[in-house]
Amino acid sequence: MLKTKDLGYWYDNPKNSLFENVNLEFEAGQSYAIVGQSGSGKTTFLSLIAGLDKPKSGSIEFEGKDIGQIGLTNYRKKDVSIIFQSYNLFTYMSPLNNLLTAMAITESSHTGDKAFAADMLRKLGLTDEQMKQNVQQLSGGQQQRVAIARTMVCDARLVVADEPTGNLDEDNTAEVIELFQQIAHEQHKCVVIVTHESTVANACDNAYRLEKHEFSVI
Ligand SMILES: Nc1ncnc2c1ncn2[C@@H]1O[C@H](COP(=O)(O)OP(=O)(O)OP(=O)(O)O)[C@@H](O)[C@H]1O
Repeated sequence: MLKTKDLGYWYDNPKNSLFENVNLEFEAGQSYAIVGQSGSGKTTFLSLIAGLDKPKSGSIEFEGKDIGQIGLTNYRKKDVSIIFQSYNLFTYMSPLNNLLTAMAITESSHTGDKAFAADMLRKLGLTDEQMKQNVQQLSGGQQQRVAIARTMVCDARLVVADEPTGNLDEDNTAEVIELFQQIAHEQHKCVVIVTHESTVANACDNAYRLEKHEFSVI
């Protein structure tokens, strides 16, 4: 589904590249963890495959097409869902309206289908009352489940997550990992997760380590 071709990136000086000549493949129906020391460039890599920034060298192909050709704005809207450690929900809205808004913005095939959105939130453990409250009244684990539900009601087939369990306790982490596995295996999407946590990396179908400017399979 997604391929990096001789991908390279640096911030200020080409001599200080974070990584170069990276050739990795990510398939639909699979989950991938990316681990590595702090500052090694994991988030940078994720932002490149999410179309938030442009490669300094090489390219990224999504379903056989250079994402630059798809157009990064179009790619981010249609093909990618992003989940952050800090949830990034519309804080002035209810969970239900967060989902309905995301569906409308991304022109999801389920746009306007309130019952579908409510059903997804119910499946992820929210009560009918909670889904209509302001999201800020929910716990961290519940807010992250809303962010994940948002991904599940949108059509984007690449799901990227940056430290999605960073603010969660053990139980919520286990539940969130299980949801990512469902997204990969049941929705047949490709899930790429940057994580510090070995439990998350071990639970994913595949894991890469970014170390000394290179990716290796672990
Ligand atoms: N906008 C920026 N401008 C300049 N340097 C940056 C910028 N963003 C990140 N960096 C630097 O690039 C390197 C890689 O950062 P990145 O956030 O990708 O690493 P990371 O592996 O995700 O780290 P962490 O695990 O701590 O989140 C770091 O040394 C960081 O200071």
